[in-house]
Amino acid sequence: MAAAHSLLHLAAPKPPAPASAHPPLGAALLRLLPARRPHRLVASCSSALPDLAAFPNPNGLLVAEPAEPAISQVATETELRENGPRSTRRTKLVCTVGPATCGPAELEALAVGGMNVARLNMCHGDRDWHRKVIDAVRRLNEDKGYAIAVMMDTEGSEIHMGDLGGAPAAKAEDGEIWTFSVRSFEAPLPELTVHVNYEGFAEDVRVGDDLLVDGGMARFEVVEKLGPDVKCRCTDPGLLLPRANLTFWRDGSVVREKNAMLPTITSKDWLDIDFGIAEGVDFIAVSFVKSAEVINHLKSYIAARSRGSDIAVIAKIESIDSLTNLEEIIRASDGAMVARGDLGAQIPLEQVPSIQQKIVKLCRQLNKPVIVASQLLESMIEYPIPTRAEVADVSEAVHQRADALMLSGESAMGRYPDKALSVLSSVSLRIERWWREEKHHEALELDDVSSSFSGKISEEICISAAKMANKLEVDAVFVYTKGGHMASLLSRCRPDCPIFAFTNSTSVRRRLNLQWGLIPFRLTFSDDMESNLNRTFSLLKARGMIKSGDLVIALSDMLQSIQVMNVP
Ligand SMILES: Nc1ncnc2c1ncn2[C@@H]1O[C@H](COP(=O)(O)OP(=O)(O)O)[C@@H](O)[C@H]1O
Ligand SMILES: C=C(OP(=O)(O)O)C(=O)O
Ligand SMILES: [K+]
Ligand SMILES: [Mg+2]
Repeated sequence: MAAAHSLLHLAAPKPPAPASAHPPLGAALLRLLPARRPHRLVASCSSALPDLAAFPNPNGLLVAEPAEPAISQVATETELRENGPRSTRRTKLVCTVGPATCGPAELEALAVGGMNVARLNMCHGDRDWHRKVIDAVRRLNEDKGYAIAVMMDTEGSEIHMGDLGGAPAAKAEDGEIWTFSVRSFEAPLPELTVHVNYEGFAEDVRVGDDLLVDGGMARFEVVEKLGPDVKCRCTDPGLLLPRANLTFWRDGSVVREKNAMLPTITSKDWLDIDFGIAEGVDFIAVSFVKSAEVINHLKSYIAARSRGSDIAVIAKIESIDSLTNLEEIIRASDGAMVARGDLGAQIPLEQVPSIQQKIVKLCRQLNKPVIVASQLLESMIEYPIPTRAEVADVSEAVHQRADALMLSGESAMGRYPDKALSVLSSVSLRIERWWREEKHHEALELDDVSSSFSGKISEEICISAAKMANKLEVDAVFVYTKGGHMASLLSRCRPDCPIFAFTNSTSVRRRLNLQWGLIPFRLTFSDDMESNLNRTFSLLKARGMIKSGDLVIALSDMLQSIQVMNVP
């Protein structure tokens, strides 16, 4: 299995890195050119399924356990098949699917490597392309028993450059005068000219503003405005990539003029959302959220259209306005993403780490899953190993106990998608094992989140169960939950053991797959709790995930009960 392999790999002494790896600043720009040309890259893939008898134990080490001689008659073959192979890693992994990973074999390799959620970025590709990926993920779930959720990420109305007339990139040199124009051009573009997608651009900018491409990969100063054309002098040379994001800065902050009035959800986004609802995606991530209203609006739209099948709405925190209205946005949403790519282009970079920490904490308090995204392993777009600094960044996000980590370009168009995923997985497992070894239980005081009395009971049951789990060092907590709420309340307490969550709904199961520590299974509940317990024990014993004698805690949201017992 990829995770265990790379765990060993990280622990073993490494041969010296090739001289070209992790080049200094200047070369870093050059390496972007081939790396960001999507179609050149082909991911390695493996269609091998992991050995069902070999699973990471709660400490994250791979242990080969003999398969049960005979699967107990209470866990049916169907349940085993539909619940597929599982891992006990607590931190969840989101992979952006792109040209490097869209084939069935490449997707299966990501599934084997531990992908919990597949993300589709609607900025790229057409709907047919996205539909094929969704179908392939669904087939993997049905045929192999995975519960991989699909997250659709909207394009939103960011300001970006055009597609450079089909060129893969353009180099801007120091002192050159470039024209940024709102006119549309027939290809080929005039020399030193780029198109800007936002019509108000030429009105909004002022002479003297700084224009940043991709948060600073190249920098220009506005020197002259001529109707639709804005003449800019290059002050930091760099590469311009197709559809690169643009921000303009005045007196040390990002300028928000009429561009602040751009809609969060554009007419193209609404069509994509209709597509997502029709395809039954599990999450919709909304780009450049500014207020809670847009989230409420989308949620009621989904409720009216999707007839029962619930789609969770994730707010991407990546603009200045989202920071001003952070708490009400998160309260309105079903989860949040720290979208550090655009966030780092809108606020000074040195503010990003503390804001990440604040968002992760707030989401935990409010019981909303949180994803830390962008550039976690950026160098792995081109190189087979990460930088030490990237490993430290991933460790920090795991240490903050974020629900999930996300790959973007690394999995969408990088050369080493599987290796990048395996680094996320092995670093997560290693940090998680470290807590257990050091008995670093979380001491975070949690405020009440439930408004109803019955909700408060569930909340208290989960807080007590998590405390008991840590104090008694139990091997696992079992939670039986219809809508998933009790499982998420338990996940919020971050108990230091695997949480096996059983639900009778396949879509709830997929949504729970984004949340910290939850290992969701589908089970047809019976009214008899004893029978539910026994069926799940034999299901997990057959998978080598628990064994006779293990100490476990079982919770149910139907009975609002808590039990401590040894596995028979
Ligand atoms: N569906 C897709 N089709 C083609 N290329 C894609 C797709 N999804 C992602 N990519 C590539 O992967 C890169 C990184 O993905 P992501 O971070 O999601 O997008 P962006 O860089 O536009 O914010 C993109 O810039 C693009 O080159
Ligand atoms: C995740 C992000 O959004 P996108 O990749 O869609 O720009 C980000 O900006 O960090
Ligand atoms: K997007
Ligand atoms: Mg973004």
